[in-house]
Amino acid sequence: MERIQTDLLVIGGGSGGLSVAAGASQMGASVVLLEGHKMGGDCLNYGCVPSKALLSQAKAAHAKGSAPAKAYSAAQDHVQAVIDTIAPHDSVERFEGLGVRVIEAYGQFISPEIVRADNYEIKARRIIIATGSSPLVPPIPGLESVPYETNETLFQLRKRPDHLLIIGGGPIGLEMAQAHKRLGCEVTVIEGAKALSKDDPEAASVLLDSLRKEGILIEEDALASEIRGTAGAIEVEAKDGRVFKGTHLLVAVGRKANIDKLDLGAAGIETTRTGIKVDAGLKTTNRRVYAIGDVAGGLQFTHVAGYHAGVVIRSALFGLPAKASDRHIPWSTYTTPELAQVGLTEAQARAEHGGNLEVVRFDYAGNDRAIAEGQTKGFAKVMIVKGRPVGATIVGHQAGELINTWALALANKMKMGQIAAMVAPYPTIGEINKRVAGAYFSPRLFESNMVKRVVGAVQRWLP
Ligand SMILES: Cc1cc2nc3c(=O)[nH]c(=O)nc-3n(C[C@H](O)[C@H](O)[C@H](O)COP(=O)(O)OP(=O)(O)OC[C@H]3O[C@@H](n4cnc5c(N)ncnc54)[C@H](O)[C@@H]3O)c2cc1C
Ligand SMILES: NC(=O)c1ccc[n+]([C@@H]2O[C@H](COP(=O)([O-])OP(=O)(O)OC[C@H]3O[C@@H](n4cnc5c(N)ncnc54)[C@H](O)[C@@H]3O)[C@@H](O)[C@H]2O)c1
Repeated sequence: MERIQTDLLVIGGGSGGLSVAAGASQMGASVVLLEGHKMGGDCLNYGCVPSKALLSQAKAAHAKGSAPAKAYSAAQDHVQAVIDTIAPHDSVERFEGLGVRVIEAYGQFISPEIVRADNYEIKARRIIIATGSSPLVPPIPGLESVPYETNETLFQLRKRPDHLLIIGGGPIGLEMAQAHKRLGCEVTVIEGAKALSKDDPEAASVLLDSLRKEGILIEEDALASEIRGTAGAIEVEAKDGRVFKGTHLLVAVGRKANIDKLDLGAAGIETTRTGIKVDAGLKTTNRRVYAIGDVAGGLQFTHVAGYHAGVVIRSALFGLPAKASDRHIPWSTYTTPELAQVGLTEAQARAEHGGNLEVVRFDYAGNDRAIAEGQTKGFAKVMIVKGRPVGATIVGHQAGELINTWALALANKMKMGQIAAMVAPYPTIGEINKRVAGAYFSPRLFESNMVKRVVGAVQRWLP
């Protein structure tokens, strides 16, 4: 048994853990990183990267018209090639080069400040838990005896499924539904409540209409409650008796925090229903230990794990006060069209701000570039309180790119006037953001009797 003493111990080498380890090490802290499975975590190996790589292949196939069966295996090969290209950036070698001591083993607490991994006992001044999440596999009767995929196995398929059944109409379910449909599979999405229920319903319906027009069957209020069949002939029965038949099954009904291997009890760390219990500064109930990213049980995105990393570096390395907030965190679903959100949705903003809320919008159909590119479906709407945006929703072409402007505005508590002051190049899709700001000021300028009186008076006096 080797005993190691370090400033910082990071448990988990995914999006959050790697950001902390790289940052802390380069700022002079001694850092030990534990990774029990694959460096890069879910995002690189089973999540963001493979899903976006498959979507890009599907988009290309869709543009060509139809996809032959061999396009599917080629698309999955491309997915692997993309992972392989990015992997060196997250590799043991790169992190050791940055001065991090990487131990490729799972960590387990044996006391409030000591973690065991393989033949090592690591005592650290501060410990960061960044162990991520895994696909939730619910106890639906029959599921245990039927072959099924999750995001951890889907990208290994090479033979194209004839008909993919997907349980869950969240971002994983819908991104994978469109990717598979465009690569030539039949696809049925079985959603127990409403699809994309975390997003603005008006924007979600624009996306759902598009997906349905492409031929994806999306069945809502269809809680999967029994599963039967064998490989190639699978049936999912919903609670109301509807039966859906397909050849393959993908389970995408949310995530569960990776805490089983940690023995959190040995360190006095409490959990909640969704993950590890943390305070606003991401500290657990053990004051030396932080939890970040998916395992902290809040918003589950790579950029959130990265943001959390910055918050704990500030606190653990510099001893400065630091709090994490969700109020300026954006997200995007990378279907075509894309659906993006930052801050409050319209319903949330109305509940929180009532009569002080103003909602302004602009449709893609009014944007010249969108017309030129035949991408006129969608809209942007911005929720504004006392001249400052508190949320933005965009559905349409490149919505995930357009939301960046509003993410900047919310992070810096900017005023609508600052957005309106921006000159956007013509013709760009990004002009939509400026036009939304214009929609906020237009009635104030063009429908104001006061403005008309001032202009009238000035014109009379001007030489
Ligand atoms: C299909 C899919 C698509 C996604 N697409 C996007 C997207 O487009 N954009 C986006 O922002 N987010 C996306 N996400 C979410 C994103 O992948 C996660 O939010 C992100 O990976 C979380 O980072 P993390 O560091 O918390 O955990 P992870 O990246 O999962 O890393 C945790 C690591 O800890 C390791 N580990 C676990 N237990 C231990 C232990 N006891 N000891 C040592 N190591 C341990 C694991 O092996 C893993 O490598 C997607 C997720 C999925 C599933
Ligand atoms: N583009 C992105 O950023 C992106 C993409 C994919 C995933 N992610 C992350 O991964 C997380 C997990 O995604 P997800 O889609 O698995 O989860 P989710 O929780 O967003 O959606 C799961 C859906 O499954 C439904 N469901 C649950 N049990 C069911 C049952 N028995 N029958 C039918 N439907 C059922 C739920 O009603 C819900 O709509 C997301 O919240 C997000 O944080 C992000």
